[in-house]
This record gives sequence, structure tokens and C-alpha cells, in this order.
Amino acid sequence: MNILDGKEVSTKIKEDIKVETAAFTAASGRKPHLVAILVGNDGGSETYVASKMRNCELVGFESTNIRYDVEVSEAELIAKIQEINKDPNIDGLIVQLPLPAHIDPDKVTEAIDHRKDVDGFHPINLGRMQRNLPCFIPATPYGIMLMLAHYGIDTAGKHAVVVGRSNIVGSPMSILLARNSNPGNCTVTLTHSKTKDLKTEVLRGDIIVAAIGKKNFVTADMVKDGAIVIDVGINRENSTETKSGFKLYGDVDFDNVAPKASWITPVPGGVGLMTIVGLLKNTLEAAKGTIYAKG
Ligand SMILES: Nc1nc2c(c(=O)[nH]1)N[C@@H](CN(C=O)c1ccc(C(=O)N[C@@H](CCC(=O)O)C(=O)O)cc1)CN2
Repeated sequence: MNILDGKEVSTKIKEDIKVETAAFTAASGRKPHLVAILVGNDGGSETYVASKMRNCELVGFESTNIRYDVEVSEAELIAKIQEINKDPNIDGLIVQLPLPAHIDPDKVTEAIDHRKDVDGFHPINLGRMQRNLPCFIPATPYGIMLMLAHYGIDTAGKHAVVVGRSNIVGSPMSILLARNSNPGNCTVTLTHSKTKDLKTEVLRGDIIVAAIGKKNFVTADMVKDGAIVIDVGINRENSTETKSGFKLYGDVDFDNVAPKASWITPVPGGVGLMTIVGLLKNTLEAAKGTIYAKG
């Protein structure tokens, strides 16, 4: 069994981003600028946004975190997004998910100018991704593809089984793995809560992407020998064992699945760290105007 090490790969790619950013800043006289909007005080979201801000600084970006109380109205949030859309000094804009129940995430996503949508969630970016056109790719699937490329994993012709059909991971992941690209060229099965006999489907996977949001959901009896296992889960549970007061679990029962896998991502230290890399790469592209021309 080999580990797909998110720490090692993300560190290496961030070094490359840092060098590219320095060249961009020297040539343009400005830093790429990311704005992250955070609504409420969900513990996980606070951690992820703080990490995004920290990593922006690390690679030489400017970053701004705009915070709203959990009670903020959808209209106020969208008005802020429209203001940022018009600001030429801001290259990328993300709204951290999940949002409180009274705010429609689809309306918020569609309010973001697709040219600043460095999360890659806007329907224009998703549609362009499906057609293999230049676009911002959702950060987590982008990070996973970068990780597969880093380790030179040959995915062509393999059967990939994606567990979970979310807009931000499962659905885009299934498109990227099926695309005529490298990594890609997989035969893909996209499974979800209504899939019949899920275990039989997952057992067919040469590649398994678990993005269902349930602790230890994928067990050893669902995984064939030699499978490549990508765990997108970040399930937090309170714990007295750790200094932080919580413990993270993936969607895969790592201890029992790892001995059967050829490659596997750990949690923490796997896909989560690559999500940040996907976001940084999109933000740099937004600043350079290589996907959508500036102006
Ligand atoms: N607007 C967005 N919201 C959300 C996204 C997203 O891509 N855009 N994805 C997830 C959360 N997420 C990014 O925002 C994210 C998750 C995990 C990590 C990460 O670094 N995980 C570390 C552990 C960190 C910890 O201690 O908790 C790891 O796995 O090693 C980064 C980003 C939902 N919302």
C-alpha cells in the first residue's frame, strides 16, 4: 500500500505557485487578490477559511476575509457579491459553504461573476468543464486530479466509482475522471443514496472516490484488492484525546481498507490540503487572465 501524501504534494505545488506569483507580481506591480466570505461561525468553516488566508499569504497573494453574522440576509450577501464583482482589484471571490438554511447557495453561486468564481461552482464554469473548455475547476476535484498527476497514476481505462453526487465534489469528479485527458479516460460509475446494492458497485472500482460525508462509510468488504482509494470525507467529532478538542475521520475505514489498497489518501493530510492548492491555482489563473481575459 502507498500513501497519496497531500502534505508532500501540496507543499511542492505551493512552492511552484509562489515562484509563478512572484513573477506575476514583478511584471504587473500587483498581487493576486482573493476574497473569502464567511457567514456564521461554524468551526470547520472557520478552520478552512483561516487556512485559505494563511496559504494565500504563504504564496504571495493578497487575501481578504469578509465575515457576516449568521443572521445576514440573502439580499445583503448578494449585494456585497455584486460590489466585489465590479472591483478590478479583486481577482477571485469565494463564499464558504455550507450557508445557513435561509440563504439559497445556488442564488449566491450564480451571483458571483464566473470570471472571479475561483471555486468553480458557477454553472458557466461547470458547463465549460463538462465540454473540456478553459474554466475554473472546483477546487477539491482539481486537487485530486493534481495529486493523481503528481504520482503519475495511470487512470486510462480504469473503472472509477464515485460515491456521492454533490455539486462541489462527486458530480464534477465523475466528469473529470471520464474526460479525454490525463488523468482521466476512466469508465465512471456515479453512485448515490438511491443506488441499489452499493457494495457491489463499489467493489467494481479500480479507483474509488468516497465523497459521501459519513464517517468510515467505505469498509474493507466494499474494496477490491489493489484499488486506488481517494477519501474526500472530513467528518469532525468532539474528542478529549486531542488538543483541538475534535478528531477528523474520513469516509473510508482507513485502518482496514489501507492493507487492500494500492494507493490511499489519509484523513487528515490528504485531499483537504489539495483543495487549498486547487483554489490557489485558480486564483493565480484569475489574476493572470489566462482563462477569462481581464477587463
Ligand atoms: N466555498 C467552498 N466551501 C467549501 C469547500 C470549497 O471547496 N469551497 N470545500 C469544503 C471545505 N474545504 C474548503 O473550503 C476544505 C476542507 C478541508 C481542508 C483541509 O485542509 N483539511 C485538512 C484538515 C484541516 C482540519 O484540521 O480540519 C486535511 O484534510 O488534512 C481544507 C478545505 C466545504 N466547503
